[in-house]
Amino acid sequence: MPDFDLVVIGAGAAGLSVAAIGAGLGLKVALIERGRMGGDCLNFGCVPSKALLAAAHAAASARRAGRFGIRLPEPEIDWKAIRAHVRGAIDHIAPIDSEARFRGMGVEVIHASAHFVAPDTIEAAGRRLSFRRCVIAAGSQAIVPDIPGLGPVPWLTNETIFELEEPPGHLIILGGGPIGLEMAQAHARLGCLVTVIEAGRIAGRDDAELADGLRRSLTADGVTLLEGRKLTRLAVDRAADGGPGLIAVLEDGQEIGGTHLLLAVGRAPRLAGLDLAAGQVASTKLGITTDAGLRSTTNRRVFAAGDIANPQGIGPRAFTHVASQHAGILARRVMFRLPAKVDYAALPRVTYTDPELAQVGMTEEEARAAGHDIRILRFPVAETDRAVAEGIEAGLAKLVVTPKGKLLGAGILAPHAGEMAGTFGLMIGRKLPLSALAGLVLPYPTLAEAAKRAASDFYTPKLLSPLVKRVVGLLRRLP
Ligand SMILES: Cc1cc2nc3c(=O)[nH]c(=O)nc-3n(C[C@H](O)[C@H](O)[C@H](O)COP(=O)(O)OP(=O)(O)OC[C@H]3O[C@@H](n4cnc5c(N)ncnc54)[C@H](O)[C@@H]3O)c2cc1C
Ligand SMILES: NC(=O)c1ccc[n+]([C@@H]2O[C@H](COP(=O)([O-])OP(=O)(O)OC[C@H]3O[C@@H](n4cnc5c(N)ncnc54)[C@H](O)[C@@H]3O)[C@@H](O)[C@H]2O)c1
Repeated sequence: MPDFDLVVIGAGAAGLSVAAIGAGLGLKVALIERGRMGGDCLNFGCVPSKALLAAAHAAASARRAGRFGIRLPEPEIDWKAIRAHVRGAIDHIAPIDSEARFRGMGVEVIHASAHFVAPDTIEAAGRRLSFRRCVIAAGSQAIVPDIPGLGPVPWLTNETIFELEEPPGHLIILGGGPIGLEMAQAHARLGCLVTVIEAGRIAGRDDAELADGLRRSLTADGVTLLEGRKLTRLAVDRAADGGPGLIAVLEDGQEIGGTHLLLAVGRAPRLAGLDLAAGQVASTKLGITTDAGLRSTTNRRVFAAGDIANPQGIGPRAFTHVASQHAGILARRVMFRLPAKVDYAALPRVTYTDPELAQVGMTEEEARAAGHDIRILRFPVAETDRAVAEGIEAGLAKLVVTPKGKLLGAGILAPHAGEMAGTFGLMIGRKLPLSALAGLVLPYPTLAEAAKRAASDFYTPKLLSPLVKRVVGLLRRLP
């Protein structure tokens, strides 16, 4: 008999969910974590970033209050108190992910680095653990690019930026994806100078029109966005106050002096140290190669979940809600031995800036590239009554539909847009017709009405057609 029914490597969003489901179903489970319980999302990702953004948005609200007739002085930024708020958010959630809670569920939690020693055996803390099934949920880490001068220049990643004792004077951020943009706005609103150097365009995976609106908002916050620009070299320098600093030299020779550098150029799977060869587990630089049901293509006992999983032909996705989705798939496959596959057609993604950028399904660019015949429906968020009441001037709801009204993708740039993404996910996931959104009775006044108004536009020309007018004319004559 193997020592464990299930060995899980990594106690982040994916590993914790898999271990909890396994233990709940009565399996003998070992959970191995070498760092902090809760992984990136709790300790270095979603939670601290959203907590920092909340503080930043509060500062921005105070600055904007004048438009409502409430005049406040420029907010005083108490960095120590902000750090305590961020820490407090982590500490509040930590018990849910804690060793004590998992031990209480019957999971054996082992604090050590795990590696394979055989296709059915893991070694951790000097123990050899044989298993029936193993789930690798070791996550991902910030990519450290090969840039001349990076060695001597101190740099930050998501694992260190939330630990700064003092606010950065001038934060240079390499990469304008979700991490770069969220951190750019958070720090700019908290009084730091911020420059983002992005090789392509910001929010490159999101709809270009929605990214345009976000660009305007970030620029209004004082963020300098350098897009389509390449960083060629870094050098150590003194900051204006004599403290440590750096110079970033761009391809065109422009030099930018800063105090801190944040690397946000993407994620790499944490494969090092797992000794996957000993486990006969295939991988590439994108992660553990699995089938669409997250099973290793080379070792039937092994599965992958979360950021480290690279389902063949589909690719990895680094979101906490994907980690939860993976856990559900593994519950079906590993525990109930039922078929289940990843499907990202209705996967929501949200960048939690203000306004938030939420996207589900295909962007216009992706739909065109896939050869779909599409219609684009738009409605400006500022034209909803709620936006008028709240002084919201930016934002756009944008739907990508087929000529027959099938929703292929939806995006919205608006405050709290993430709260609307679920509706789009339901529409696309359940293949609901666009009429379901157009006919939805929404509470008034809400910003979500922008998406409904965009959907309604699809039907307006049909409603006003000569045929409909004739039918109404005939019906008028009826008693
Ligand atoms: C700044 C930032 C903000 C983010 N914001 C959001 C957001 O708002 N919404 C969202 O959906 N997603 C967000 N994400 C992404 C999200 O954090 C990840 O997708 C999620 O944490 C992945 O979970 P995971 O379980 O796959 O990996 P992780 O959380 O990284 O957990 C893996 C764990 O495995 C451990 N481990 C690794 N190797 C070994 C080993 N050999 N032995 C033992 N233990 C090992 C690690 O220590 C780690 O704790 C954000 C990420 C970052 C960096
Ligand atoms: N709100 C959220 O859900 C959230 C927040 C943060 C992170 N995440 C997850 O974490 C992942 C990683 O985030 P990320 O922002 O680090 O990566 P990313 O891959 O999404 O974006 C990285 C950006 O860096 C740019 N880039 C790459 N190399 C560069 C270079 N040398 N110079 C300048 N620019 C360069 C790319 O063009 C890209 O725009 C996200 O894709 C997402 O899955 C999610």
